[in-house]
Amino acid sequence: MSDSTSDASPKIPVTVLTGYLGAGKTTLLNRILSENHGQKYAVIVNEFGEIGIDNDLIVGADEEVFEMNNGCVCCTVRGDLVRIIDGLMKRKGKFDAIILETTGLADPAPVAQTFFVDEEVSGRTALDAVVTVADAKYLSERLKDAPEAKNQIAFADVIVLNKIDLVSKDELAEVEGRIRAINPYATLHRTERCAVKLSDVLGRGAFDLDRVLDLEPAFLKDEGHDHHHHHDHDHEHGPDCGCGAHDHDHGHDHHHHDHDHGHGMKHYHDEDMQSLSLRSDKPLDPMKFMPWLQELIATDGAKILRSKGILAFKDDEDRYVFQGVHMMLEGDHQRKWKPDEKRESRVVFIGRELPEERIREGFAKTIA
Ligand SMILES: Nc1nc2c(ncn2[C@@H]2O[C@H](COP(=O)(O)OP(=O)(O)OP(=O)(O)O)[C@@H](O)[C@H]2O)c(=O)[nH]1
Repeated sequence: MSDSTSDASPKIPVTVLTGYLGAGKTTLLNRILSENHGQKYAVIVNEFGEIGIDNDLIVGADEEVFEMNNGCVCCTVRGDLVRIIDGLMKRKGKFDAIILETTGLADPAPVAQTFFVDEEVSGRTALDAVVTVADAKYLSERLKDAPEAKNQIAFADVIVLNKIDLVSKDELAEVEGRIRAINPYATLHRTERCAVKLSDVLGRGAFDLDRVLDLEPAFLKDEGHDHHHHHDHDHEHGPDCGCGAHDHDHGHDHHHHDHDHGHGMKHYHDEDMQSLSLRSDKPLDPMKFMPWLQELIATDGAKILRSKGILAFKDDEDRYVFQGVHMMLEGDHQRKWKPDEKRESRVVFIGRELPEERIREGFAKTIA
């Protein structure tokens, strides 16, 4: 692209916001955007599951939010990311920085890599920092069974150790020990509801290429689209890629596949992970929905890692939003439905071995 001003103008800083499912990425994003920062951010949200919900839960009315729901950014949709960023660059001057929220299942390495190996992107943007939100209550568990969680910690420049209200002092020390064993370098902030100063996470200039090259010598080689996979279905086709970042109705194999970038660290994707999206344009009955959800989470919470939804209840002028992480559930009225807004309920469950039929049937019964 020929843009005579691009060489002279400063590169736009990019913050990659990562962290496992339900750790608090959207909470942090909302905190950043609602502060009186005087900056204009472009926000790119990559979600796991075909129905975009996070996009709708981001507060800042001023910010432009770009959704990428077609797969996981670390794997199949790097092309989308490059296109979105190219598009943004054509409107340079309209914003000061880019914030990219990845799915909870993304490996941050290939995402970060995009900002170095793609010429168009690397000429115009500079990776400012990889900020990883860690769940003080569940991270220790996830480090045992989710390789993505470990890579997110390993690649972090800044770690926001969140939900400290849910753990004891000893548990906090334990999880911090585990984090430090993986990554002794990152700046670490202990938070409740991601309460950090903006300057702690943005404008850090913290991305440390040398350290990353130590972790992964092949980082600067453009092998991102050339992962080899130890399974035989075709992998390079968007949502049906088999990387796990697709909706429930696609087939999936039950194993991890690894992306070997030649040397160094392997990248894993959890292929057992499924997402199930439900919607209804008929209003729901809160007296049926909430007990059903509570019961489902109580019985299947170990399999359901994450649930969230925007609900339209009968005779209710407000949108109701609920969020679940394993068995912890929160919900509240969020705001009034706007006159031109479609009153539709959207619910997403993310987990392993989801009892799909039972969830679908249960949900259908909560329609008023
Ligand atoms: N108790 C407690 N809950 C929190 C804290 N921070 C966030 N939460 C809740 O945890 C849930 C998940 O938070 P999100 O910010 O949506 O997490 P996320 O990382 O964006 O989740 P995904 O989009 O699924 O990856 C929500 O119900 C939040 O209100 C905290 O410090 N303490």
